[in-house]
Amino acid sequence: MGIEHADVIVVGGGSCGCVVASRLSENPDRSVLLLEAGPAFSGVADVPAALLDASTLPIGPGSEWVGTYAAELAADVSRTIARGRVLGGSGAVNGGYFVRATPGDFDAWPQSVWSFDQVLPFYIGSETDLDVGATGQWHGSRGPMPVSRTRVQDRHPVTAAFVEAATNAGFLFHEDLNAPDAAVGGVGVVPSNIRDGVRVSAALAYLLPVVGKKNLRVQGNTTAASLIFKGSKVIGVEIIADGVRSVVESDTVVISAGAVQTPALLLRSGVGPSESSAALGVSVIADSPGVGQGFSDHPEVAVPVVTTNEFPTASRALEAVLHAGDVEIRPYTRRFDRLISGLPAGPHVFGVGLMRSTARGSIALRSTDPFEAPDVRYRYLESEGDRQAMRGGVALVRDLIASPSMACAEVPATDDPFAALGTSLHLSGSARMGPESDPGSVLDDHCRVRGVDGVFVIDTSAFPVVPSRGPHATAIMFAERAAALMGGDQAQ
Ligand SMILES: Cc1cc2nc3c(=O)[nH]c(=O)nc-3n(C[C@H](O)[C@H](O)[C@H](O)COP(=O)(O)OP(=O)(O)OC[C@H]3O[C@@H](n4cnc5c(N)ncnc54)[C@H](O)[C@@H]3O)c2cc1C
Repeated sequence: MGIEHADVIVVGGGSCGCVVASRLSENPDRSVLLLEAGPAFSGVADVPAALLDASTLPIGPGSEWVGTYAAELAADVSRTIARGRVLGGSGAVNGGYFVRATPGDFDAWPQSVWSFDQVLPFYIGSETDLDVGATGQWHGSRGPMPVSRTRVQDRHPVTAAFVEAATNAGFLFHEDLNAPDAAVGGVGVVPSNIRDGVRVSAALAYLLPVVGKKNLRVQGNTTAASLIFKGSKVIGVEIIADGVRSVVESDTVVISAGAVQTPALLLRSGVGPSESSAALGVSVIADSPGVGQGFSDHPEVAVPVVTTNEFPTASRALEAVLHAGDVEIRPYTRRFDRLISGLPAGPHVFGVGLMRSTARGSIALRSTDPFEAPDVRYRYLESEGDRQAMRGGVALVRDLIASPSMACAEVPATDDPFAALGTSLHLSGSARMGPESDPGSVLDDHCRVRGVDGVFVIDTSAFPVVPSRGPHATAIMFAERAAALMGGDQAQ
């Protein structure tokens, strides 16, 4: 039936998909086809400058590197959300913050495979820490992802003042937010996947350096419409490229389409709640009630700040953060309209991210059209505990800014601390791993989709819950470990 065949098809060339395709293709006897909905590149030298410049995020209106969807963050709060739609995925357009999850975050993961002790070698193996390197107990010097921090003398004036204000207020200072002891909280310099001002995505670090290999093919501008099954066994993927539908055959499909599109692809393929399949007119392949259900993210409230100086423009968006209880305070170095081209002028803001939100969201399809955005609801700040934690974070920002160290900034008056509710874009857990006893879990501990044969999910959809730090470093570690579990030849 199909015109093409690959031993493994990876759907989605984002942060995880690039890692998985690269690692699985280390076995020369295995052919790997990576399908990416957005543009792909034939080598490192072809990646456009906008994707490389780590001092800006190329996600503004009209960006050719993102897909957008309307999402309901809370009752009466809707926002347009962007995700990367290009080789490298969201990691090709993101803020470059590359902080590991805390050891305690892994308590919620299947301990058989994903305890902190088992994942630590994969964090280490994925990175070259340019500051700490092999001399540090927790760091690597031979992995693909470069990790660096802003040096003290290069700190942006806002960062320098913020770090001083936080330490004067009694918070611990951490040189290395990626060391396990930083989990106790405090202020620290953000490790970033940035080298010499370049945002190094997984496409740049993992995939493009090996893209010439005979057994690895990367096909851009190609959307996976649905998986094709014989009984419960996957036998291929229906794809759309240049408006033309065709089929690629494979008995192993890894879905790495990101935490919005991965559940959407499963739902279109008949793997999901049976009532959803019935409503869409799709044959039920596996009744899996958790697909698209129970995702988590980090709500973020923007606290406007009046900065009194003209500041340097080429610095990173975020050089330091403060972890206080369940919130992360983000002293952005510049106004968002200066970080993201095309945005209307707005105030300089500091962010308050709620890193252990109890909100659980849902993703549902409006139709089987792969180009129609799904219905995404976050259900943020419904619990009083979450609202209290957020109010505490906003109050903390105001206190820090009022301190003498932060003479460069002041907080304008505002009545409603939640007026500027947003999201950190860290969506995770929309097709999560978990024990069979949990009816909401979709995957076993090896990322295999339960109820079908040959289908894996390897991206942040699979996380049991969003970690209490930004997910990108964990996404790369996760893809490394999951590829190794599938039989990649990763050298640790
Ligand atoms: C603007 C932005 C800023 C962020 N900043 C940070 C940060 O600074 N630090 C941090 O820790 N986290 C950050 N994040 C989150 C982090 O980047 C993501 O969690 C991570 O990149 C997700 O990786 P992924 O592989 O799960 O999905 P993605 O990287 O989103 O990859 C999914 C890929 O699949 C492709 N795809 C989707 N559907 C299909 C289909 N049907 N067929 C073929 N291909 C398909 C997409 O085009 C995309 O390339 C940010 C996210 C965004 C959007």
